[in-house]
Amino acid sequence: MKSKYHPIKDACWRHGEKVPYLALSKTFEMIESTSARLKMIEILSNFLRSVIILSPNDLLCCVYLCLNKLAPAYEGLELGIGDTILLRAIAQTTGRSMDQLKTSLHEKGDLGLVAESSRSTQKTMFQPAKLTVSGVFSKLKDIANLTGNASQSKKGDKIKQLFVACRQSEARFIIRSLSGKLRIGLAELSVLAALGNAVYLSPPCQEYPPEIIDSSKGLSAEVAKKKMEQCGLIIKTAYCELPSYDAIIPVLLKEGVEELPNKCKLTPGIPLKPMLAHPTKGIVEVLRRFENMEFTCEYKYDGERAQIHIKDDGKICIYSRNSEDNTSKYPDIISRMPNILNDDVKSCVIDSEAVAWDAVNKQIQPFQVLSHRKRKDADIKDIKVQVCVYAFDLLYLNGESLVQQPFRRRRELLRSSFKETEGEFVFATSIIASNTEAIEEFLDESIKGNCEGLMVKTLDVDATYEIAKRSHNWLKVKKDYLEGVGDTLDVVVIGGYKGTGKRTGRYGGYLLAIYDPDNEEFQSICKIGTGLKDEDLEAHTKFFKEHTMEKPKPYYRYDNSHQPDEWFDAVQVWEIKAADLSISPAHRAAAGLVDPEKGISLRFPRFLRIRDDKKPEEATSASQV
Ligand SMILES: Nc1ncnc2c1ncn2[C@@H]1O[C@H](COP(=O)(O)OP(=O)(O)OP(=O)(O)O)[C@@H](O)[C@H]1O
Ligand SMILES: [Mg+2]
Ligand SMILES: [Mg+2]
Repeated sequence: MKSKYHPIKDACWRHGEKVPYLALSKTFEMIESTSARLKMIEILSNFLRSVIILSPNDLLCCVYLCLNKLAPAYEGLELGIGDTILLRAIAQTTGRSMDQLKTSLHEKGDLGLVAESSRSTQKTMFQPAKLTVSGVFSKLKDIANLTGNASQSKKGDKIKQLFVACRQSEARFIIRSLSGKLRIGLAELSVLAALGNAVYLSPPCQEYPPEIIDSSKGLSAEVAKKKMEQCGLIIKTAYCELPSYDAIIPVLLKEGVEELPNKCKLTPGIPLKPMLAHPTKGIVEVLRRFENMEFTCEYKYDGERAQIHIKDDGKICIYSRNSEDNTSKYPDIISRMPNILNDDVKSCVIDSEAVAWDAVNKQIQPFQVLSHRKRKDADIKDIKVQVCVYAFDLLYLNGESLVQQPFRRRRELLRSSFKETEGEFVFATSIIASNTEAIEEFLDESIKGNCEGLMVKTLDVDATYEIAKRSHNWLKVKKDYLEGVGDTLDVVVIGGYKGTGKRTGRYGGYLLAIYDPDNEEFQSICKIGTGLKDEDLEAHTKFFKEHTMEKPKPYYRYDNSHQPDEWFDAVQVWEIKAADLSISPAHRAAAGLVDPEKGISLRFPRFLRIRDDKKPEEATSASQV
């Protein structure tokens, strides 16, 4: 058919055909070469409109590939194939030597580009079948699903099959997808916005040929923009309650965007994105923000977020802050749940913090103790660190989502639906207070009780559960804020310095970075060295020895004066605390935001803990700093 619906020349396809992967890779190329977010959204939305009109069955895998995901987060299916395996596959299919490829990687700094340029010089005798989006997607899934002994070589074979069939820029994006990083600057929110635009402009569930190809025809740009945004918001809200494209896309296609709020609701068994809190400088700020509103202060427990789901069939699952499945980490919590429910509770979703508990002295233990628990497949008989669940919210009860209800109501239902048991399941300690003295006293008590400070929440006004948002309706007050620079930072370790003297043989210091999602890069923020305990140094050295790289990644920003002795892959997040921020000519954090050239650096950084529950891309962002 004539390319009326798709701007991507030489990658067109007909109604009912599978979407060629080339059409997607051309779209990626265009997105990669622009830095304007709105333009990216427009490019992607044009592509998605073609898919909706011509091949709606491929919409789901197109969306997944744009996000570089294979399945909802809680399924834990991820790619992230190491450079060496990818290089070897490229070498074997193109006949280039590993040394040549490594040199080329060093020049280009990107494995995708290396793969693409290696392809174009390569002649094959038989042209393999053209790649389709659905074909590539299912191969990627196969590769991610391979486990066990022989999996490395099987993975290599499958990668080679894909690679042989690549045309033009396809190799670039397939290799990047395999490595786990697409790096075209497309954030999930942009994908959701593009999907919103696309389903508004070219509504799904029409017969072919469609009657409406462009719903915005005849509307002013302003009205059209509003309508597109409305669609985007509906999709985003549905996605927050039910973060599964597997569930959302079919409804979009068969019933239209209007039906999403009715059909895609919070569902026990599928983790939703947790509500996050906003840091404050102290009680004065809390009182100012919540003037004339009734609010409650709760202890802020220092453990691990636990979203406890009970499904209709009685099955219990526990998810982390990150929507990862922690069910097998907490068999002890699972086994105690039946005794905690009141009779009328059939299904529910509880929001809580799991905290290490000292049963002898009947007190909360520090976070570090919790980190000694086995992270997966724990056996209830071997558990040494007891955990108490501090429940603070109820998001779903007996078939109904409560997220739109005010907190006062949710909390009432929480308290009337579950029974407390000391050391096992307890409601978060709270007060209703409105004057500084009372809150200060409560804050002191929380610290004495081994908590981190307070969470302050509105009860009636602006008191819905705001999914996945850093809401201003939950404020955190930590004791430390009153002293240091405010909240702790979560940073990524990108390099190490060899220790001297007593620290010979270990890394004595580390180069730390924050993450800038707009530019998709890690920006150095400080060095850390003093204050690390010997046992920490030992453990960090052991860990990072396994993650060294010959060269820094092309998306590390740092100054040569901080060149570490060894570069590390960005794999671990540390929570640190600093005494102060300063403008620095030699660090790159938030450069461009505060000063055109200079970045921000931290003074007197102190290591607090490893944050296993955060991915490197979830580190503190440039704008947060
Ligand atoms: N009473 C409570 N209400 C809500 N959250 C609580 C409560 N007690 C403890 N928490 C924990 O506090 C967390 C929010 O504050 P915290 O400073 O620990 O955030 P974080 O995980 O470091 O993330 P970030 O720094 O990105 O906000 C929640 O995610 C939850 O795990
Ligand atoms: Mg915490
Ligand atoms: Mg934090």
